[in-house]
Amino acid sequence: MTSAVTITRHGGTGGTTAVAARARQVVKAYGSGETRVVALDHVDVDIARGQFTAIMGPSGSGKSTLMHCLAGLDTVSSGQIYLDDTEITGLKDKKLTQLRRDRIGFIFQAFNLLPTLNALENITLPMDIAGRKPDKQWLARVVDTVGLSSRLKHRPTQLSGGQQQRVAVARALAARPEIIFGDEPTGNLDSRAGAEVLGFLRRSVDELGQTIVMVTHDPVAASYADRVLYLADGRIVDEMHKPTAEAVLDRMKDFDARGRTS
Ligand SMILES: Nc1ncnc2c1ncn2[C@@H]1O[C@H](COP(=O)(O)OP(=O)(O)OP(=O)(O)O)[C@@H](O)[C@H]1O
Repeated sequence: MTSAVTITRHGGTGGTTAVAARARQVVKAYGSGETRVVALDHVDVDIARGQFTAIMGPSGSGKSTLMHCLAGLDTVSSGQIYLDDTEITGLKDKKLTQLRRDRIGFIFQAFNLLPTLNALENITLPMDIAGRKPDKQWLARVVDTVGLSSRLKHRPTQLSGGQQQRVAVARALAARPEIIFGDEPTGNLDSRAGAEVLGFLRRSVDELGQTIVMVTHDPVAASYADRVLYLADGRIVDEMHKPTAEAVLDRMKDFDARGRTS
């Protein structure tokens, strides 16, 4: 009897296609009648596997809404969202919860660590809840990549903000999700701790093949990404590959100036 071996065709931590997530003609509207707000207006986007993508744009442009729709945390009004080959729009609640748990990782601005658990227990908690055994080698590599080996027995209150966010990053990476979504993951950190966490996110893409999508307002944070998508009024209006902080800042100033003159 031969045993089946799964080989990932395009590298990375899961999935079989070069595109980790897709949005097709996605519309998201809140409210109705006079109070109707179109947060996403026919958005088409492909998120490349094994890449770090930043989503930028002015306040209210739809960044969080796009991230939440891509991650199956929010429903769309029309259009389709795919994770790898799975269409997630239209999935029933139970299947969607399962998919988020098994295939997606999250890093939010608030670290959301449990105070009574130590760093290692926090990192493995989602897998414990899902009844999955952590892959020990992978876990060791993740812990090493985020530089937490000597802090695993510490509780969150015994860690700095940057270290706590690194625990949250390790928690997201440990389950080897196909894609990680971050909503301003360094928003609560000072610039040094923020740089540290962003460096670890970058390494997880380069060394572990992780796919990451991050919403940010910060040109320096965006410069760690491979690609920046710019949203305005619920539409993707521009993108930049291999961004530098200066180029991102210039582009933002350009948008501001155009916004004021139009
Ligand atoms: N639950 C909601 N009910 C009604 N309107 C909403 C809701 N959530 C978001 N919106 C509206 O949708 C639009 C997009 O919001 P979203 O939070 O996606 O923007 P954002 O670009 O992430 O903004 P910020 O940078 O300020 O966080 C905004 O006009 C917002 O007011």
